[in-house]
Amino acid sequence: MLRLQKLTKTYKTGDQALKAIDLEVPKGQVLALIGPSGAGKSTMIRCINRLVEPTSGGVLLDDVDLTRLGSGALRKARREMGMIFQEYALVERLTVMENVLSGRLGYVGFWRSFLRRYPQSDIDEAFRLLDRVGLLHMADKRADELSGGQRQRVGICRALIQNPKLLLVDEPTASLDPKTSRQIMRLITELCHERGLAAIINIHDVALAQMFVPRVVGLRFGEIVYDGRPTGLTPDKLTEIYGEEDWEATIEKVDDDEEVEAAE
Ligand SMILES: Nc1ncnc2c1ncn2[C@@H]1O[C@H](COP(=O)(O)OP(=O)(O)OP(=O)(O)O)[C@@H](O)[C@H]1O
Repeated sequence: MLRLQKLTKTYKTGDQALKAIDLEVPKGQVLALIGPSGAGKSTMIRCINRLVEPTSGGVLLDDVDLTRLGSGALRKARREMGMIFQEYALVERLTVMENVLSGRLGYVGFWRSFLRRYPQSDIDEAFRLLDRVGLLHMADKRADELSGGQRQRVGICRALIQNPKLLLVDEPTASLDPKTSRQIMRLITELCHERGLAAIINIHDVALAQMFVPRVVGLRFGEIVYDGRPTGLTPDKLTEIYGEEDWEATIEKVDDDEEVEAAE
């Protein structure tokens, strides 16, 4: 469904962030992207929806090469790709509901969104999503009144209301405590399964990735050095991916209540 073909990004500074990446992600597959700082994980996620312009190569979403699209066609194609950010990227002074509905901006046109007149079907769907993530009672709260975990749930709803085929998720738990991180990863992966959605999750916490996804891709210096099941990530493999960096430091301490939570 998503195919990266010799995807390359060289920044103006000369930094070669991606070196001819080939990757296929089938429909409905959730994968984690791991690797040390500077490996090119964020660049890869952002080249897929062209928030960063690739230098060369192809990004094929259902056989349409996104790198060849003009701005109008790209805007339409971006509806198919929901994005979830580390810092949530909510509009703080707007309500939870308004933030979720902003995910429909690619569909409703400028004036309608400017006047915040969304179709009833969008509003109904926003309520359904908020209910699903346990935030229905917060719909009228301002975004700046929410905790980190709650903000990320709003970010997830905003991405899903786009009705995307693919989720691009950039460090979704980096600003959260370990327990909330696990809840958010569980929610993202459950929602992907429920909706048959593919996802690429850039995540620095290896243990968290291993807990929730069936496929892990390891990047190092802009190249894929691992692509396989989480169980194949032996200490040797991890040392190969992370090099001198201590990969054990990327594993967050698991709370004592982990077993209780897992049994729930
Ligand atoms: N806007 C930019 N201009 C120039 N170089 C950049 C830019 N963004 C990233 N880079 C460089 O590209 C390389 C890959 O960076 P990227 O942010 O994609 O890595 P990452 O794996 O996501 O790292 P981190 O986990 O620290 O976020 C690094 O060498 C970085 O310095």
